[in-house]
Amino acid sequence: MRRTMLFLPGNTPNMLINGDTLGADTIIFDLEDAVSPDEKDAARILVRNALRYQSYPGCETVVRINPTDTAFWKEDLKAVIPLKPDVIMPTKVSGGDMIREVSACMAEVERENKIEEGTVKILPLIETAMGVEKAFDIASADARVIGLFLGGEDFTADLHCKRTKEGNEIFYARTRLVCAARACGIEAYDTPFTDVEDMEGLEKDTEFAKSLGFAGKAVISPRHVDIVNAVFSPTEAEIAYAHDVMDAIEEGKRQGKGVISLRGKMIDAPIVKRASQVLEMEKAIYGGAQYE
Ligand SMILES: CC(=O)SCCNC(=O)CCNC(=O)[C@H](O)C(C)(C)COP(=O)(O)OP(=O)(O)OC[C@H]1O[C@@H](n2cnc3c(N)ncnc32)[C@H](O)[C@@H]1OP(=O)(O)O
Ligand SMILES: O=C([O-])CC(=O)C(=O)O
Ligand SMILES: [Mg+2]
Repeated sequence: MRRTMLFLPGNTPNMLINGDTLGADTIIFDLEDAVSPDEKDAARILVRNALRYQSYPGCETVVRINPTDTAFWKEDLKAVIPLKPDVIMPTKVSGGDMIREVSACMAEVERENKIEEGTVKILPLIETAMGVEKAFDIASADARVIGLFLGGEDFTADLHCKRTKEGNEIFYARTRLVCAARACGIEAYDTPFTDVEDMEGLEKDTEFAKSLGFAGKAVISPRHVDIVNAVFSPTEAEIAYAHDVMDAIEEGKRQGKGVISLRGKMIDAPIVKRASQVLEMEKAIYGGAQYE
């Protein structure tokens, strides 16, 4: 479950220390664009120490590394892989070859540190026109890939267009990423909403991303966590309905029927599939059935 993925700039110790207390499902230690080139070495050491000396219970840890056309990315991997973050986020990913190159380097560091090969997963950040066009190639490049992540700021810079709150300019990229990810049995995660003060805009943007099939969204501020978590959690009514669907389908089975009706609406296999997704989320959030 990755409803919210909070960015923590790698060169800000106070943010790194409190990462797990801010309510996000995932925290992303950033070594890339939130860190200026002359602070890369310091950030790498800070993130390494955070992973070594802090524990982040209940939070998935991701490290965002520098692009493969820079001098930094291999140093990033050598510094953090020995501390076994859950996931590495390669940046400016433009095709499957780049993922295989990163995965091979990760395997080397894992072997050197006696970590089982494949332990650390990959969540590619897709933020170029080429990356969006190659989304399926990237999603299917390596068994480590657990999802696709959209970076709307760099993507629109690459398109030579403005990034707006309405987001028409990223609509194609959003739907393409969701479809490519789901075709490979993994999830897509949406770009952050960058206006820290605009809670109404955040909620609208998050609702829209969810309606397209995204499983979660990045946030850059702890103030955005509650709203994004709420949007990506099923409501009480949705959970209650999912339980009713399951009860109705059981009753249908007893009567030897594959399709039945509940409150005047047809219930068949895809509706049962969606209900079971809601119940899985209920279990992940509440640790079991919350409403019966
Ligand atoms: C396009 C991209 O690449 S996005 C990914 C890279 N960008 C980032 O990682 C940016 C992360 N976010 C930030 O650095 C900041 O939130 C900013 C610069 C956007 C806004 O900063 P501020 O105006 O200081 O935010 P704000 O006033 O809401 O901060 C309130 C508190 O939350 C903390 N906080 C703010 N953002 C974060 C964060 N991402 N993670 C953890 N703590 C944070 C602040 O340190 C502050 O703590 P304090 O009260 O103990 O001093
Ligand atoms: O990772 C993100 O969500 C933000 C990012 O780099 C971008 O939008 O370019
Ligand atoms: Mg970017």
